[in-house]
Amino acid sequence: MSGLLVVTAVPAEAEAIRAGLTDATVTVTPVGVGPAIAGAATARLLALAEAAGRPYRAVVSAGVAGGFTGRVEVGDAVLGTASVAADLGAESPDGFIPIDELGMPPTLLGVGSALPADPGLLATLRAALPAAPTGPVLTVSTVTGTTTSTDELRRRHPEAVAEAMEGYGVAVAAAQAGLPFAELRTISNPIGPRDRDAWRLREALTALTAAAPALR
Ligand SMILES: O=C(O)c1cccc(C(=O)CC[C@H]2O[C@@H](n3cnc4c(=O)[nH]cnc43)[C@H](O)[C@@H]2O)c1
Repeated sequence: MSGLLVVTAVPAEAEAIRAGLTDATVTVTPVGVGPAIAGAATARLLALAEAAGRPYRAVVSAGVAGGFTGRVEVGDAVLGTASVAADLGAESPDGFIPIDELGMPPTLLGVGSALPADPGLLATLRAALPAAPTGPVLTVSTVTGTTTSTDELRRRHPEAVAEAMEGYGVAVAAAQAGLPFAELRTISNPIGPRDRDAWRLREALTALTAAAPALR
C-alpha cells in the first residue's frame, strides 16, 4: 500500500511541500489549476495506484489560497473543515442559489456542494498545526476580484477562512474512491479587489514548506 497523495495546482507548490516533507511515503503531484482538472487528475492517479496494487490511503488538496481578511492573515497555514463548491449553482434576480437548493436529484454517490474533511485526518493535521485557523475552504472557478463578490461570499460563508480553486474537485475524487480527504492551504493574498502585486507567493510557499511535516 502507498501512503498519502498530496495534490497541488502548480509545480512551485509541490516543490515547496516536498522541501519540508519528513515522510518518504508521501507523494506530491501538481495537476493544474481549477476543480475540473484537479478532480479528473486525482481520480486517474488514484485508479492507477489501485490498479498497480499500491492504493493510496488518503488524499490532501494543498497549495496557496486567498484568505478572508479579519479571519486569517497572509502567511497563515489553514485547514479546511470542509471543501465547498462555492460557485456551483444558479444566479437569480434574488441572488445566488446553491446547487443543493435547486431541487436537482442528488448525484449517484450523494455528494453535496460541501464535502467535510475526514475527521481523523483533520485531527491529525490539527495536532501537527495547532495554530492553524480552521474552517470551510471555498472552491471557486474564478478568483474573486471585486468588493461586491467578496462581501457576498463573506455573507454566504461566515465561517469560511479561504478560497482556492481545486479542493472540491479533489474531494469528490477522494469520496468516489472511498478515501479520507483534507485540505491544507497557506494564505498568499487577501480575497478582494484584484491586485496581483499584493500576492505574497514567496511567503505562502515558505509557509507550505513549514507546514509540510504535518503531512505524514
Ligand atoms: O507564479 C508562481 O511562482 C506561483 C507560485 C505558486 C502558486 C502560483 C499560483 O498561481 C497558484 C494558483 C493557485 O492558487 C490558489 N489561489 C491563490 N489565491 C487565490 C485566490 O485569491 N482565489 C482563488 N484561488 C487562489 C488557487 O488554488 C490556484 O490554483 C504561482
